[in-house]
Amino acid sequence: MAYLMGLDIGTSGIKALLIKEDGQIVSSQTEKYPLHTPQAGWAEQNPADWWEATLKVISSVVKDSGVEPAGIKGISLSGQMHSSVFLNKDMKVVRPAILWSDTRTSRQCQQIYDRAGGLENLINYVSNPALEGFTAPKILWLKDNEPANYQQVSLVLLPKDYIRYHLTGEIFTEVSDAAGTLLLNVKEKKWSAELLKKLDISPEILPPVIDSIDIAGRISKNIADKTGLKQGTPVIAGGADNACGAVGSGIIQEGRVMVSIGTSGVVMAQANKPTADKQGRMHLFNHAVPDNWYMMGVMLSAGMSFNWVKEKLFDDTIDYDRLNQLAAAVEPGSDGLVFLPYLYGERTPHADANARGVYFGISGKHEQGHFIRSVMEGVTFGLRDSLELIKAQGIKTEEIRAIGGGAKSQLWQQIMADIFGQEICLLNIEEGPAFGAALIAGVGAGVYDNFATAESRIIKISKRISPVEENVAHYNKLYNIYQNLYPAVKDNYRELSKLN
Ligand SMILES: Nc1ncnc2c1ncn2[C@@H]1O[C@H](COP(=O)(O)OP(=O)(O)O)[C@@H](O)[C@H]1O
Ligand SMILES: O=C(CO)[C@@H](O)[C@H](O)COP(=O)(O)O
Repeated sequence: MAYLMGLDIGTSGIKALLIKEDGQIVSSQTEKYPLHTPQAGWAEQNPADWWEATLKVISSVVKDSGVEPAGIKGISLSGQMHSSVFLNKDMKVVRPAILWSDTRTSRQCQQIYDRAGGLENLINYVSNPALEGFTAPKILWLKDNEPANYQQVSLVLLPKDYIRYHLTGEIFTEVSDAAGTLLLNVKEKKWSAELLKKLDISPEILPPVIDSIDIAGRISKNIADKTGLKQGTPVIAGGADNACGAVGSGIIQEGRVMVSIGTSGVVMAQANKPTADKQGRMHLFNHAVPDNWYMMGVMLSAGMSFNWVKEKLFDDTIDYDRLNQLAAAVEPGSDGLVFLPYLYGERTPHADANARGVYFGISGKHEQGHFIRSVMEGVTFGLRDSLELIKAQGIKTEEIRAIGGGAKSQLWQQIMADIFGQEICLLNIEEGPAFGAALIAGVGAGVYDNFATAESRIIKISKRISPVEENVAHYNKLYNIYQNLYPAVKDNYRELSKLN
């Protein structure tokens, strides 16, 4: 029996997972690292922290599992998307990495539209809109604001590609993460020479792009000595965390949709063709499954909104179970209390860094439970926005698979079924992107013939939740009101941002 290792370089920490080829989890270790916010709206991490944590988790998985290192047939990596690691000619970091959740680059996004010749042209080049979180505006920000640092940059890597470089000594990125830089021609799987020229970014600072299942290098002697892995173990390129999450949830054929309530909220659907949303409301990225794509909507504050209630409205003195109990005691629709979940701006469907949260319809009858439940409902309305946009692109959404921390709540599962008006499926495996990375390692190392073989053998639906008709009808009415609220307050967000 072969063993496979998946690493997920997340925002809050790194997870290393060792599985048997039949999908059984053998060992799982996580190690947290800090996130720095030197200014409001900024989010940075020190790549050295990722690397230190990587060595720790790999060593402890190898040790804890007791598996013979030669039995580990492949390793692969998943990583937070878009975050930029700036390296000099000696492969040393020039400054801390600027993360996906950092919103300092609004001016550079505008520059990108201006230089590309507008949204339509930009979408023709790279299939996506310019959003603050993406990599290209971060490169331009560095050029505009830290020219001395920019002068030193000879390579820009994404987090998991930086870690893979340390494991193997080889420099690569792969299609699914490259797609999130806003510099990849997503249709043709190569850097967009046209856009790079218009943005005056040298192609020299970008790594070569390979497929997610390609072998990107092998574990070096030095790393083998440090971790207990076998020298020469193949390291497969891997993927963006959402692509890996999709693989780990069996989203490998059109018709299947992944809805994730983690810190952020994600709705993504496999797409056989690279057809971008002309209005740029949805992301179109390359999948880890070769020559496939996915369309995705991202909410910045999904579980984060729920945690905001927990920490700020309840002083963090309450646990998730009690919050769920209080919310469950309230009728669907929260007696007319509607929440807009834009605590830190929003990406989909309103690309608006200035947007903020709203409780609408507060009345004297509303109690604590209403304020909790309406957050769960508001987040789910936001997810429905993405689902509707995916459907409007003609992509099939026959089976919705829910994952992430929020999907652990039975109440939230039912709210999703009722607001989407569709059955929700839960899965037997809840290991997230690290599990998808391990499957990618398996396909890349030849342990599985392809993703379909791995998926049919390992990933099963464990539970189905059906919508309640009466609730669906009520939520449809509330969804109309929810959708009307953002346009009604939009202009005030800009004004408000000038005061803060
Ligand atoms: N029992 C629960 N009920 C409702 N929400 C939950 C529960 N457990 C976790 N969550 C939500 O899930 C989020 C964490 O999900 P997770 O998938 O671990 O996210 P991430 O990988 O982004 O850290 C938290 O922000 C929290 O709001
Ligand atoms: O920006 C995106 C996708 O476009 C985010 O989904 C990040 O990739 C999330 O990272 P984690 O919160 O899962 O670490």
